[in-house]
Amino acid sequence: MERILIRGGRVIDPSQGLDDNIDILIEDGKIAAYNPTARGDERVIDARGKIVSPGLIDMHVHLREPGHEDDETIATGTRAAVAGGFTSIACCPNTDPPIDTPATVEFVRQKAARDGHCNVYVIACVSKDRKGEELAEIGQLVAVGAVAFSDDGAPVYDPELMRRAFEYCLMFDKPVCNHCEIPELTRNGVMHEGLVSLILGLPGIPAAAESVMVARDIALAEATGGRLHVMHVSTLGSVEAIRRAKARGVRVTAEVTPHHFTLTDESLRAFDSNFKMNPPLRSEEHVKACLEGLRDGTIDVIATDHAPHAKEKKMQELDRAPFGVVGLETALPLVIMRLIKPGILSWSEALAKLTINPARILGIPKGTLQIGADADVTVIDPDVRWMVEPEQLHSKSKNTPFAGWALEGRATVVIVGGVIKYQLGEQA
Ligand SMILES: NC(=O)N[C@@H](CC(=O)O)C(=O)O
Ligand SMILES: [Zn+2]
Ligand SMILES: [Zn+2]
Repeated sequence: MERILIRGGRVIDPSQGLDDNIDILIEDGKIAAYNPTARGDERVIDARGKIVSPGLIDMHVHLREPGHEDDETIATGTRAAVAGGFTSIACCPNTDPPIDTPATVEFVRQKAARDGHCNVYVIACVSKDRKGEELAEIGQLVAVGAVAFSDDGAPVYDPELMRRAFEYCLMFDKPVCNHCEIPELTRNGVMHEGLVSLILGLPGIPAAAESVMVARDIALAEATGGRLHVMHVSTLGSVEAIRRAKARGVRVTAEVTPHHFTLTDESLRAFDSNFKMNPPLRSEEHVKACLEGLRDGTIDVIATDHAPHAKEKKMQELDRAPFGVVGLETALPLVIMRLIKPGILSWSEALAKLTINPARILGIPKGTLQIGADADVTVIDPDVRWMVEPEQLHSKSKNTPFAGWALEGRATVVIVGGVIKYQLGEQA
């Protein structure tokens, strides 16, 4: 295996409170030494003017395999991941069939080990067939490597099932990741319910549809001692409820997506289905609340909810097009432009939400550059400018709401297990 020396970069590793100019040596797939004496046979990566971070982790990705390979595959999705700077991702089980049995978990893990460009961790279903009726075999799924449980795409609707999911997952110290949505409040909705939906005459999805279930889940997590992870938080009410719950010691963590902290419901004026996702883009006050939640630590994680959908599906009328947008390849620049450069988060705070925090929630030995750790490293050029051209994205689907945007910042070198898996400007 090649020895790699990352030289001259500003190394920021929130897991160790590290922010310093350090040269890093990679040997045998591991972080081997800081500031080593070079032997001369290393492959040198010039990181001057760059940030060197633990490999980024995205704990909310839809890889679509098995069953929806027209939207994405493990190969294309993990390729998009490394192009976006991610070295580990956790994939959601709303596939066809859903990932609700040990055999399906193993299928995804084996396929990812074979065609994957990055580490893939599997989130398995809470309920059998994602039907929300009967718990999946949580223990067996943990035994084959499931890192968390979710029926994402849909909420765990039945509070009794949710309560038992907390209790079971607690035995294995796994989080229940819920897509919080009260379906009776969102029926037919295509966008956030508010002034813009009123003006456009489009059916709305009220903020309460999310916040009410967040409140329920917090109460159930508190009652059981279970671990709740709130996926794609988008409302002020959710942020406030999570903040209060954390203050009382409830075991709750949460994530926000780049599109929810960057865009508002005003985008829907274009009637473009690339702005249609669930939960929907919210109004300014909700975006501000999400930013404040990121700033004060209420929100632990930035996750993309990368949700690829093939063109022919997204090209339908707004009410028929599926919910979801791709996000792996635009997340890092949006974090840099919207959170770091305006001073909402420091580099270290932002990178924590993309590295060690998701690693701790999932209980995976990642997100650190400690000596001896797996050599998953992302080298970031914080200032490189580039334009989002959907056809250039590595993801099989091109449903980005950021088409034509001029972005700043990008991963330039991405190393997974000591192997260079992506280099900006080089073809795969
Ligand atoms: N976020 C979305 O709008 N869509 C996701 C499902 C989900 O995350 O709820 C999908 O799988 O397409
Ligand atoms: Zn969801
Ligand atoms: Zn999702």
